[in-house]
Amino acid sequence: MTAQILDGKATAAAIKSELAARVAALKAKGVTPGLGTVLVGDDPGSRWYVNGKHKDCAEVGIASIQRELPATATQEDVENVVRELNADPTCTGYIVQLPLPKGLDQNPVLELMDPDKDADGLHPTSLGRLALGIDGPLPCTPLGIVELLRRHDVEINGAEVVVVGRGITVGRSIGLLLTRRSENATVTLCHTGTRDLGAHLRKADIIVAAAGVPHLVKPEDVKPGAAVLDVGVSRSEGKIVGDVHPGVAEVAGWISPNPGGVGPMTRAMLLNNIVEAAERRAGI
Ligand SMILES: Nc1nc2c(c(=O)[nH]1)N[C@@H](CN(C=O)c1ccc(C(=O)N[C@@H](CCC(=O)O)C(=O)O)cc1)CN2
Repeated sequence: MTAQILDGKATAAAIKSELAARVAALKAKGVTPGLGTVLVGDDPGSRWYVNGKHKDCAEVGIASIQRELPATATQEDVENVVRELNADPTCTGYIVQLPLPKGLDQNPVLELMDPDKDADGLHPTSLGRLALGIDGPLPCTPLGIVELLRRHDVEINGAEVVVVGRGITVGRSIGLLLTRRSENATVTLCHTGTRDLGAHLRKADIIVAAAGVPHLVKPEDVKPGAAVLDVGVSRSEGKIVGDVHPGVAEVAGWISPNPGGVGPMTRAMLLNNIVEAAERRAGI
């Protein structure tokens, strides 16, 4: 292994201790931030992620509001829980864990959320604000990736970034984030319709692999010294297999482990969004 590690676990731990201090300052002013989660169905991965979010809240002093619905829940059942959380004054912000079970349509659910309570930055208003360059909550995984690169001094300004995957939680929005003036990168978004993925990857200074295709990014497709972020999650015999082939660590300059890279940063950025929302409302 020659690549340096983009250590998401250690970086997230540092961010959480910074956030704990900000939560303590809010509480001293009589404000207790609260995160709500909506979990629909019995997917074990989604349950693990939601439980992790509440464990993180407890660590930094954020209150937890948990709403669960069975896999048989209707669109209306889910939308009613969203209405409840919109009206709940103890809930600073909340997330609807994605994906929703088959048969439920996530877009009307996201649209129904109060944009001021959107902790995931996935409401159309939040994505619109991001496109327009207006302050607001940002999607947690893209934000986590930018923070991970910044805290490891990986140059983003002027970098050629290739993103693989066009899902809502990562691929669609990270380009908007990285092309803001403050980040100033050039971004290419590749997907299943991309004709020659390798040709794009070989030009990249930074690769964000979020396709969910095991070992899609091969060592021969990585420019020596590039930073490679592995966001993909596939499972084989109970173990996570990322989108990045293990041999990439011999070529890349920086690599995020998976697990232990972008995942913990996603969780830390959710807490960050809640603390920022509470601070905004408290006029801090
Ligand atoms: N409403 C949302 N749904 C989903 C999001 C999201 O940001 N908002 N992202 C993913 C799931 N996710 C958070 O919800 C998430 C994924 C992974 C991790 C994480 O810490 N993973 C660990 C490994 C865990 C394991 O062993 O399975 C790691 O990478 O070290 C946290 C959060 C889709 N849905």
